[in-house]
Amino acid sequence: MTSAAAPILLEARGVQKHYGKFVALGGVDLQVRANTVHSVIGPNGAGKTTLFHMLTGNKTVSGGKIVFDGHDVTHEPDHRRVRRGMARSFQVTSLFPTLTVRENLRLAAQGVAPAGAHDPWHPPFGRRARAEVVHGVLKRLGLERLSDTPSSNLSHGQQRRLEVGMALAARPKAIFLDEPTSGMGIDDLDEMKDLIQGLKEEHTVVLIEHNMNIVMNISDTITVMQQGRVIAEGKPDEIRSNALVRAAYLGNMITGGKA
Ligand SMILES: Nc1ncnc2c1ncn2[C@@H]1O[C@H](COP(=O)(O)OP(=O)(O)OP(=O)(O)O)[C@@H](O)[C@H]1O
Repeated sequence: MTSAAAPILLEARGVQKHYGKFVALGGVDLQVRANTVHSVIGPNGAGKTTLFHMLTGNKTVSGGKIVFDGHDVTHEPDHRRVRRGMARSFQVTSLFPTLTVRENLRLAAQGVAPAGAHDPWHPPFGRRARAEVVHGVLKRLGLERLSDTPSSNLSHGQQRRLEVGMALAARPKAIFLDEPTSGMGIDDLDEMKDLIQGLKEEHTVVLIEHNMNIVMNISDTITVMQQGRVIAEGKPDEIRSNALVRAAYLGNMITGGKA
């Protein structure tokens, strides 16, 4: 299925966020199609993280509407949205350092189990099913070999992948990644890139990322924000050649090295 034909899983309509008189989001429209990687980019302070907060229910909207998987979730708290199938990647600080990689993932899988068992959107999720999920996530992360290693002994890049895995263990429909490559050395970038790209087989990925090479490489759709508004949306090639986007980025940083 091409991304253009895929159904819309997540939609924001005119989403606003005001902090007092300051307009952090001035009416953002966004349509994220299922099983795609949809990146949100823009200069510092453009409102990307604020938009994530609105989509995941981490903070309340000042206006507009958010629809996820056919449901109006605009005023639902974040834990309700988690049950509907949204997951945000964990921060390194939320890994349990003394627990092994597998134990971390097992806990993350358990986090949704009680809800999942009673939830019409999820099939029952027992111990065996959880073990299978953990096994599948370990494989996807490429961390099978390190499954019995305490997470504190992992390299920074491996820890960042495990954070993504913690979100995956909840078997989300949509996974939100906020700068998953930040602080990463060049050696780890390719593995993270491959991991994110592979996620769309089973999930929908909403990504905030400053590394333009990665964004241009793996995104099906890119939304460009500036000062709380969307200034462009399209496929990587369209974004690369968009004059407004080039101006917003003050030059050719957006081309990812290709003029
Ligand atoms: N709690 C808050 N109170 C007031 N202003 C805020 C608050 N949170 C964010 N802002 C402002 O909203 C604007 C958008 O911030 P946001 O973090 O969403 O930008 P961003 O695009 O994610 O930036 P970056 O790429 O630097 O992470 C910024 O000007 C920021 O200072």
